[in-house]
Amino acid sequence: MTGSEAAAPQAHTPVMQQYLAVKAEYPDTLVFYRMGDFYELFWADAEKAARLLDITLTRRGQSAGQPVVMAGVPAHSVETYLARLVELGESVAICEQVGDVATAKGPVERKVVRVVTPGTLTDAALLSDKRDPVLLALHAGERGRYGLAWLSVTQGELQLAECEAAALESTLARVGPSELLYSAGAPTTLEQRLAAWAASAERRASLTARPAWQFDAGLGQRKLLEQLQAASLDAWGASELSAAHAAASALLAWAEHTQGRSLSHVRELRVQRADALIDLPPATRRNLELVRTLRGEEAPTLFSLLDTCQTGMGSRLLRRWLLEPARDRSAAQARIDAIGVLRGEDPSDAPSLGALRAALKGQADVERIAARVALRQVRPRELVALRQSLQNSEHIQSISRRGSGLLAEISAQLSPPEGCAALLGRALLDEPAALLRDGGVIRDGFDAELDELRAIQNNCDDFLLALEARERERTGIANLRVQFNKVHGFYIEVTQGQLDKVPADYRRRQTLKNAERFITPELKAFEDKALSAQERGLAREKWLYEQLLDALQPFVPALTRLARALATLDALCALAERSLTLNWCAPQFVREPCIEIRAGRHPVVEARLAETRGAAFIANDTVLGAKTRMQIITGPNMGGKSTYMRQVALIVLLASIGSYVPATACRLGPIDAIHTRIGAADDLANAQSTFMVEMTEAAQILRAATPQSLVLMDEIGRGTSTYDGLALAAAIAKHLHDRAQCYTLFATHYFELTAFPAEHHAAVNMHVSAAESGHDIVFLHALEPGPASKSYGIQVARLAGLPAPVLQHARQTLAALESGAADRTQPDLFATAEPSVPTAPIPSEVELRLAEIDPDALTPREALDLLYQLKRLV
Ligand SMILES: Nc1ncnc2c1ncn2[C@@H]1O[C@H](COP(=O)(O)OP(=O)(O)OP(=O)(O)O)[C@@H](O)[C@H]1O
Repeated sequence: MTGSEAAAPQAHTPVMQQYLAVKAEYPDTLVFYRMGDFYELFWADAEKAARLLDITLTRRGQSAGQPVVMAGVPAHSVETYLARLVELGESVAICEQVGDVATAKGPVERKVVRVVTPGTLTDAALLSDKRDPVLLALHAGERGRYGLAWLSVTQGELQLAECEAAALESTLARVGPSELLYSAGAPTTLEQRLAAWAASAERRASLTARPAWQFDAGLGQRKLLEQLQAASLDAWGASELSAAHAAASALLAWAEHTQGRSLSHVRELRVQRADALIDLPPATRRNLELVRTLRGEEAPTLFSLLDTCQTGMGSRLLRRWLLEPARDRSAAQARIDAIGVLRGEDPSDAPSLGALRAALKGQADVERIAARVALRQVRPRELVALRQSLQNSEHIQSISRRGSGLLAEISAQLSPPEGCAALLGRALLDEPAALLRDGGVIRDGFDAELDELRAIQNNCDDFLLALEARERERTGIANLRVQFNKVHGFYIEVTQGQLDKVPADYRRRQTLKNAERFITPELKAFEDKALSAQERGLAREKWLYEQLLDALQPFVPALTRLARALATLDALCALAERSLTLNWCAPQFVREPCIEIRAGRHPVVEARLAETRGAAFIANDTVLGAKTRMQIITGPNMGGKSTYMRQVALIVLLASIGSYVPATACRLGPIDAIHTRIGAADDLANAQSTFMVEMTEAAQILRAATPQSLVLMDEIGRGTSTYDGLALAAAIAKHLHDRAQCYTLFATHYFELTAFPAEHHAAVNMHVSAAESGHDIVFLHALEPGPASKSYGIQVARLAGLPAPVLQHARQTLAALESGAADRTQPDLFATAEPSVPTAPIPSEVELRLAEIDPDALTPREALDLLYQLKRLV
C-alpha cells in the first residue's frame, strides 16, 4: 500500500473513498474500476498493471493530499488486457457502474460483478478452443490423504478424487489445473511442495490461498448435494470422500465468488479413482509427447496429429480421452466399433463420414454457450450461433440416425430441446449488435412496447422534415434547417442574414460564426420524447434480454447433454477420418496378457517423414506376452530404438482410448500403466542432476510397475560412470524381469546386457539393423531378433560431421580398448544380491577352463562366446 492508499479514508475524495472500500475487499486482486469508457487502476495496482501491460502511468488531481497515481485501459478492448494478465497468472476484479449516473448524488454506485482468474475464465475471447481452464481445490485430509475437487466453469461437471501423499504431484499433473486453491492454514511444507509443483508444471498454474474455514467437509457435502439436487452422494460412490468434500466446499465457494452467482449448470459429478485409469505419469506424458513436444510446443504431438475435430468441444473431449484412458475397456471398445461404422465398413449401416464432418464444421461451441447462459454472461451473437447450431443438430441427427451402438446413443441425444431454437428465433435479430448496451438485439414484433419506442425513433426523420417545411413557410426563411447533434440535441439553424425573420417563440441555443441555433417549445417537447424513447428503448431491450435469459435457464441441462453428444460424435469422426487417412487398423482387446503388434508404426515420426522427406517408415512387429515379457534392444545410435519403443507405447495408448492404431493388426491384453524412462534433461530448477532425475524416475517405476504395466527404459545408467551405469542397468533389468514382471522394452548401449536373456527366461535380445559400407553406415530401422553385432558409434559420429583426425583417433583408441577388453574378467552382472556360497579350494571347471585361455588371442566375439560358456559352466 502506498502512502496515499494508507491515509485515513475520510481524507480522500468521495470517488477514492468508494474505490478504497472496493479494493479492501480484493487486496490480492487487481481492481478494474469502471469510469465512463475506461477501466482505471489506482496506486499499487496501477503501477503493477503499467509494468505488466506496458500502459502509461499518470498522476492526476489529488486525494488525501497526494496526486492520484493511475493507469487505464479502454473498456471496448478490455478483453485483450484481461487475457494478458490472466496468462501472467494475475486475477482481476471487474468493478462496474451499477447505479444510475443521472440520478446519483456523489459517485455513482459501483460493484464488483465478477472476478477473472486463471482457473475461472468464461469469456470466449479469453479461452483457447482446445482446452478448458481447470480450477482445482486441494485439502490435506487425515492420515496423509489428499482430497481434490475440480471443475471447468465452462462445463457442467464437477470431479472429485482422493490420493495418497506420494501420488499428489502425478494426480495434479493429470488434472492440469490453471489455478489451485489451498487452505491458508496449510503447513509450509505443503505450500513449498505446491510451489515446486506449480513451477515445474507443463503449464503455468497459479496458487491461491483461501481461508481455512472454507475447507469444511460437512459444508462441502451439503453444497455438493445442493449442486446435484440430490439427497445422497451414494449414487456417485462419493459419500465417504470427506477430504474431497472439504476441497469441494472451497472450490464451489471460490467459483461462485468469481462468477458473482451460483453455478446452476454444474449438475454432474464424477469420482476419479486412480485405479480406474491407466496410469500415465508426468514423465510418460512428456516423453511420449502426447500433448506437448519435449520442447514445450503444441505440435507435432500425438494430439496434434489426432485432432482433426471440427469443433472446440470435440478437440477438448479428444484431449481428455487421450490423457485419461480407462483400464476398463468397454468404453474404448464401443468407440472402436463406432469408428468401424463411421468408416463405412458395413455400407448398409453407415452414415456418411464426409457429410457428418461437413455438418459438424459450423457448429457453435454449445458447451460453453450453455455455461454462459447459466452464468448470464452470454452475448447476443452467441445466442444466434446457438440457434443455428440447434437447427443444424437436427440435420446431424438425421445423418447419424443410421448408426448403431454408441452412434445410436449419440444420435438420440442430438435432439435440440423443444422450443429453444424457436424462442431464440422469435426474440433475437438475425444479426444483433455485438453488445447489448448498444441496442439492436431484440427482433421487431417480439415486444409491443419496444416496437412503439422504436417507432418513435424511426418517425423522427419524418417529423423533422415536416417541421422544417412548416417553419420555412411560417418564417419565410428558405434555408432554415432542423437538425440534431449529440451535444446540443435538436435545433433550428438560421444564418446570420435571416435573423431578423426569427419569430418570438424561438429560444437561442447556440451562436456560431455565421449562424444561430434555436429551439422552440414544440421541438423541445419532441426532443424529450425522442431522447427518452431511445433511452427507454435501450432499457427495455436490456430487460427483455434478461427475460430471455430467464426463459433459457430450463434448457441448460438439455443443452449441456446435446453439447456432449456433439463433442463425442466430433471426436469419433476425427478418429475415423485419421484411421482412413493414415491407414490404421482396429485393435483387438483380449484377456490374456499380451502386446502383439503387426507392422506397427510411430504415427508422428511416420507423418513427419512423409511430410519432410517423402520417405517411408519401416514398420516393425512386437510380440510380448506371458512367455516373453522383456526385449533387450541394442543397435547403433540413430538406429531407431527410441522410435520403436515409443511407437509400442503410443499404439497401446491409442488402443486404450478406443482409437484405431498405426499397424496392420494389434492384440492387447489388460494394461494398467505406461511408464517411461527416456533421456533426461537436468532439472536445474529443482537442483537435480541428470543422473539424479534418471534414478528418481527409475525408482518410481520399480515401485509402481505390475505385470500389466508397460515399461520403456531407454539407456538407463548412462548418466554415470560405465561400470556404475552398467551395474545399475543390470540390476534394474533384473528387478523388472523377476519382481515386477511387467512388459519391458529395454534399450541399451551396454553390450554386456545382451547376455541377460541367456539367464532370464522371459527376456529376448532384439536389435535394430544397420548395414556398413566402408566407413559409412546405412540405417535399416528394421527390428530383428538377437543382439546387435556392433555399436557403430564412430560411423554415426562421422555422419554427424566430426572432424577426420578426431574420428581416426577414436578408431585407434577403440581398437586398443577392444583388444585390452579381453584381458578383463567380467563380473557377474546378474547375480542375485544374496551372498554366494564359498567355493571349494579344489579348482572348479570354470577355473580350469580359464587357465587354458590366452586372452590376447581372442577376438571380441570369441571372448563373448567364451563368457557364455563360462556362465553355463557356473
Ligand atoms: N522405423 C523407422 N523407419 C524410418 N525411419 C526411422 C525409423 N525409426 C527411426 N527412424 C528415423 O531415425 C531417427 C533416429 O531414431 P531414434 O532416435 O529412434 O534412434 P535411436 O536408436 O534411439 O538413437 P540413439 O541411440 O542415438 O538415441 C528418427 O528420428 C527417424 O527419423
